[in-house]
Amino acid sequence: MNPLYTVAEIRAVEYAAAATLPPGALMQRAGQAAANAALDLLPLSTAQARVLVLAGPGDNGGDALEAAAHLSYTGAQVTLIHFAPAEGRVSSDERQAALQRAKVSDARFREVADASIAATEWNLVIDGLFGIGLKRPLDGAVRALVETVNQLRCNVLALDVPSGLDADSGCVVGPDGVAVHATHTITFIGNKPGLHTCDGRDYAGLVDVARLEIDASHFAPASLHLNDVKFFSRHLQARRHNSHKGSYGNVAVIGGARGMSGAPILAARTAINSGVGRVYALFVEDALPCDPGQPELMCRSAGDFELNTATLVIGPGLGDSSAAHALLDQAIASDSVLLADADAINLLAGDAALQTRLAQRQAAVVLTPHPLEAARLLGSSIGAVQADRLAAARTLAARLQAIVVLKGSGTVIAAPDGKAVINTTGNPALATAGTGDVLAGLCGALLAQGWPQWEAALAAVWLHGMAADVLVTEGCGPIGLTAAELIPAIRTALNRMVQHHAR
Ligand SMILES: NC(=O)C1=CN([C@@H]2O[C@H](COP(=O)(O)OP(=O)(O)OC[C@H]3O[C@@H](n4cnc5c(N)ncnc54)[C@H](O)[C@@H]3O)[C@@H](O)[C@H]2O)[C@@H](O)CC1
Ligand SMILES: Nc1ncnc2c1ncn2[C@@H]1O[C@H](COP(=O)(O)OP(=O)(O)O)[C@@H](O)[C@H]1O
Ligand SMILES: [K+]
Repeated sequence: MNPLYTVAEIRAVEYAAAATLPPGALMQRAGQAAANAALDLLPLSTAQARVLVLAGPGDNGGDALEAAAHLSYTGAQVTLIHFAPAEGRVSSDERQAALQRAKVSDARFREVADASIAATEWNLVIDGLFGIGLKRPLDGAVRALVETVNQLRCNVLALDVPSGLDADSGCVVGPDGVAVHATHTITFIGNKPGLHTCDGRDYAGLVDVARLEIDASHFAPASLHLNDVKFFSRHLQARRHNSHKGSYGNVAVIGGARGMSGAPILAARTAINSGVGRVYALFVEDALPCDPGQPELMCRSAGDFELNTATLVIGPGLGDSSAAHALLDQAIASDSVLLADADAINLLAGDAALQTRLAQRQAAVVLTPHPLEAARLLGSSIGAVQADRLAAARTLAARLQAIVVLKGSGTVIAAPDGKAVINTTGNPALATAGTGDVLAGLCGALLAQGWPQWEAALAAVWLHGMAADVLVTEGCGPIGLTAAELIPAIRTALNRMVQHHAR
């Protein structure tokens, strides 16, 4: 189910598979798959189509040369910009064979410095500059070429990985780096995490995988996957007629320092709209008497609440007062399932003893940090977290013995045993205040209804992103979507999923 592989894992598969195949077979298959993907993006009358193929100095360039030869045989007008290996470096045999094939085809080789690239109406650009062998930021003529290509308005098909993007982390390589902005990526052998998180979604576009007919026996079991409804669908339950509010759990959202009462309200509203039997909004100071927009919520002062009677969602707007710290301490000491978000994570970051007690809890724990909160917990920086989101999420999950949801584009969900998932739903409409509170309320709601913590986290991020995707298709975003608008969309998405999947 949608496995993802690191560069090291892909290299191992390639090595093992190549040993069982004729020389050059994998590059030829990659080139053919690339040409097929290109044809899907070209007008039906291929003979009219102008295709610009960029072939780099390594084997990614070899794939591009193979693709260029195939495309020129279909009648497309192929222009090739070819970078030979740097001095002192030799081409692989299969790359040399691919170069020969391109040379005897009708593809036209052209010098890089040709300023007319920008002036030509291309139907498609194929990016075969660098793949998983990228070692340093793009510079010189290659950088200038990529900047030119990024100004074009046509489709751009990246081979394996958009050049300039790190296939493991999804970061553009280099502090001031550039990468190809592809509309489509055909990636070889297996899917790669960097195409789906951090900068990956912006640069890779639509991702398709060409396995190159490699036998399944060469692939080790993956510890990383793309999120998939199949991972959690068996927990979607149809409601029994003979049930009552006590059948669907209690959620208590703890937060709401002065001036921040909206955050727990958003989380609590999400919880009640996601099926929880009873929802409490608990305030660390100045409890609202009620929420007129959602009078079903029970608004109370947090100090008066018996914490063992509900699934706890602690953190939205909690603040950093000593009262907030004491509440977090009591929540960790309770027997309740616990979701820690926002200020609860910030308070944890400043208290190593509390972290130790959190890790020793018997009841389930889910943490939902955004990158800055994760950085505080790790004692690092946002840059360091984003440079390796998977490592950050896995490190925190292992250290805190909790499910960690590292939010952002391509949210990473990690478990203490190292398994991890990258979410595929969601979009930048979510980049607005309060959407994290909604996610916390949704995940808390699933936990309160008896979902195990791993599946609750996977389902919550999936539904939260799906709701945003639906709203964007309806024109309610990405600009100007508000967090509260997500709540009814989540309710609809959850009910549809139950109708579709539950027995
Ligand atoms: N060998 C094979 O049989 C197969 C190769 N494949 C392709 O081969 C690619 C990997 O090939 P390579 O290992 O040759 O790696 P790449 O083609 O990604 O690039 C490596 C080359 O570029 C140089 N280089 C790296 N970063 C640079 C930079 N910023 N500026 C200038 N030069 C730079 C390296 O020194 C090396 O010469 C995959 O991504 C995939 O596209 C796949 O098609 C699978 C089959
Ligand atoms: N560009 C984006 N693409 C996809 N999801 C995003 C994007 N920006 C934010 N999100 C999601 O929106 C939510 C924001 O949470 P958070 O940063 O805690 O916001 P807040 O604290 O204001 O509620 C997270 O679920 C995050 O993954
Ligand atoms: K590439």
